[in-house]
Amino acid sequence: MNKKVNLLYFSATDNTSCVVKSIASSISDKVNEYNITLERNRVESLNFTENDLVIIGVPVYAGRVPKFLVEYFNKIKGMNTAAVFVVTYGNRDYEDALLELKDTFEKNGFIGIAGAVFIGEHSYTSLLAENRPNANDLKIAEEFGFKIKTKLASIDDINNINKLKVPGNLPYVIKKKSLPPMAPEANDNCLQCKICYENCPTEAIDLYDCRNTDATKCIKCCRCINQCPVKAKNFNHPEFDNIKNMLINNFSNVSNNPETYL
Ligand SMILES: Cc1cc2nc3c(=O)[nH]c(=O)nc-3n(C[C@H](O)[C@H](O)[C@H](O)COP(=O)(O)O)c2cc1C
Repeated sequence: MNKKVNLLYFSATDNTSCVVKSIASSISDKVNEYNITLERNRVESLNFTENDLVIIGVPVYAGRVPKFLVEYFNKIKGMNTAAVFVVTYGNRDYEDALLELKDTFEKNGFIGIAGAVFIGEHSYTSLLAENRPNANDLKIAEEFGFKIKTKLASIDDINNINKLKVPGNLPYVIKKKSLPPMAPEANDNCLQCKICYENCPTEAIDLYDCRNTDATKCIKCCRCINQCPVKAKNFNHPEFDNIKNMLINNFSNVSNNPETYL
């Protein structure tokens, strides 16, 4: 099966984008990219056909697909379109995220042919999975890409393939506790360079004073903290510190491995 290869990903701190690009590099040297990290790139409806392969990647937020993406995902339609589902998580757990990603797209005309879970440095602290995905993770991603290519070549009729199975619970587990609205604050290093304003995935940062962020829009993705050239931004909130400390105490000494499903 010769398909047009497409990448569709949200990636606030670039872990997911590295992984999906490595997977795609083994399948084709011509890849169509839909980077939906910024809000202005999550407006148009997208339609794919049976001639497409779409590799879809998101980070895990609270064990699930980031909530704010689900509405947009319902504007993306397939027509017996082959799909690969990929999530990256920060070494705690990915719970129902991969299953939810697969369910969301399969009910909109996509047929899952593969799925994968990779580990990325936790957005909240580099003490969890520091510098991952690392060279070994990306090698596994490339090998996974080759396996997808082989599988695609062996498919005569996509409607007749075995249904893809991935881990997760049905119904999805609902988390009881989530962080209250909050946003990163800027210290005196802030140069008002507007890099954070231009790169915020939910347009939560004030154009005229980029030290100010609307806490009700902030998704706590840490992209502004990550991209600030003078390290001016940080969360200063006791509940954020509690979660960060819990993560460090429980998950900084374990090292999880990528998982692939074909
Ligand atoms: C709001 C939020 C919630 C997160 N929830 C989880 C989680 O439930 N489990 C986990 O292991 N990592 C969690 N993480 C860490 C990210 O999944 C991880 O760092 C991911 O690789 C980030 O991908 P990106 O660089 O493509 O944005 C969370 C990060 C954020 C910002």
